[in-house]
Amino acid sequence: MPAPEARTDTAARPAAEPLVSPVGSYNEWDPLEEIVVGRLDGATIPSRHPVVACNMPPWAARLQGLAAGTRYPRLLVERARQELDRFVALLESLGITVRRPDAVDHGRRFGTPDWSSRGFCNTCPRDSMLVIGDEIIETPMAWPCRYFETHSYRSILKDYFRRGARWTAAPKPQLTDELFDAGFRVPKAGEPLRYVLTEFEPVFDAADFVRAGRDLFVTRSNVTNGMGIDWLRRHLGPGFRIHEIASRCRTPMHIDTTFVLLAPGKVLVNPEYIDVDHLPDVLSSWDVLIAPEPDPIGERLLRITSMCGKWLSMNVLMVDEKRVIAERHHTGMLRALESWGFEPIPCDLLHYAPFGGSFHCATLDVRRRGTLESYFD
Ligand SMILES: NC(=[NH2+])NCCC[C@H](N)C(=O)O
Repeated sequence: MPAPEARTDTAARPAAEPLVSPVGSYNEWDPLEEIVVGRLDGATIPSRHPVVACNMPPWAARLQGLAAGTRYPRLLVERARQELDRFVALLESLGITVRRPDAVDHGRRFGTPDWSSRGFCNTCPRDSMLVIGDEIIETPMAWPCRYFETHSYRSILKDYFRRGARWTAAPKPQLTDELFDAGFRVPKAGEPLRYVLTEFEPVFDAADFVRAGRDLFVTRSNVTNGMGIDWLRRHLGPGFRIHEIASRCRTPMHIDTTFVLLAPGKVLVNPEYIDVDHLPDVLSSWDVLIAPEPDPIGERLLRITSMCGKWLSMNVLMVDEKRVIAERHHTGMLRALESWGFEPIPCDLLHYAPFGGSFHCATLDVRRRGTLESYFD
């Protein structure tokens, strides 16, 4: 094959305009300008795997395994879609630019030299991508069925990169058996917490982290191990601090129903999972707001199909330091937010729970108007 001809045209490439990254978000509360919202198309029940099964009751794990590879029931998808469409319309009515991933056939089997899987969905961009300033980091997810989930966002990621964003992928994990504790079982009440993950390789979901400028907070979980936290800490470097938050949840996955940053100096905590007397010292000057008991979910089908616990009432999305999109059903949370000086914007997304979460889960805030600050003494 002859060597490609060297470019001989003498036309100097025009001086490139300085790129201004369309991605810029350092915290959970600056005024929101652009956001990615997941989608429900093709949602497929994941293949059986211990890292998936450990988040649900044994009977549900057995059913999930039997149904692996089949589409989510249309009834569940359509009710969630109606709410999701109204949520997107609300965001756009607030002047926020909304981007959506490509539709994907989640029923296709895929794999690596070590395993194969089917399923899931791209409903929760919060889980697979972490935005730190102008950088989007694809995170090394521990669920095999989520291994290529960010591919449905590549049109968006390439657009952001072309326009000046920094785009990084953490080391793709192998997800071989060595990463998972074969003897794992969910700890019973009163037993010491343990995790399904070993320290074989770094894995973490983006949703186990929340950002407060130069300080991030993380929970160890069944999708985030210590090596994953260390990888991010080293990647971000000395300009950032990552503080671990101890959660008492016996099936921990994702921090955004446990410890939710609302505004500078104000954090919402889950009284069931968090021991408020043992928070990191750095929070000593912050107001620690105790989440009220969620309003009961009457729909039995929703209760049994939810992938999440009852605390999705905390899974709110800050529009700015005051306005917050929160679940209309959870009136106790709406009243509490008002009492704390916030302006809740009620919206419906209750039926998104079977697909992984609520407002914070379903979104990735890629641009907020603000700069890198430190909010702690
Ligand atoms: N970013 C997310 N998908 N968060 C969902 C949090 C679900 C959490 N494990 C719960 O059971 O409440």
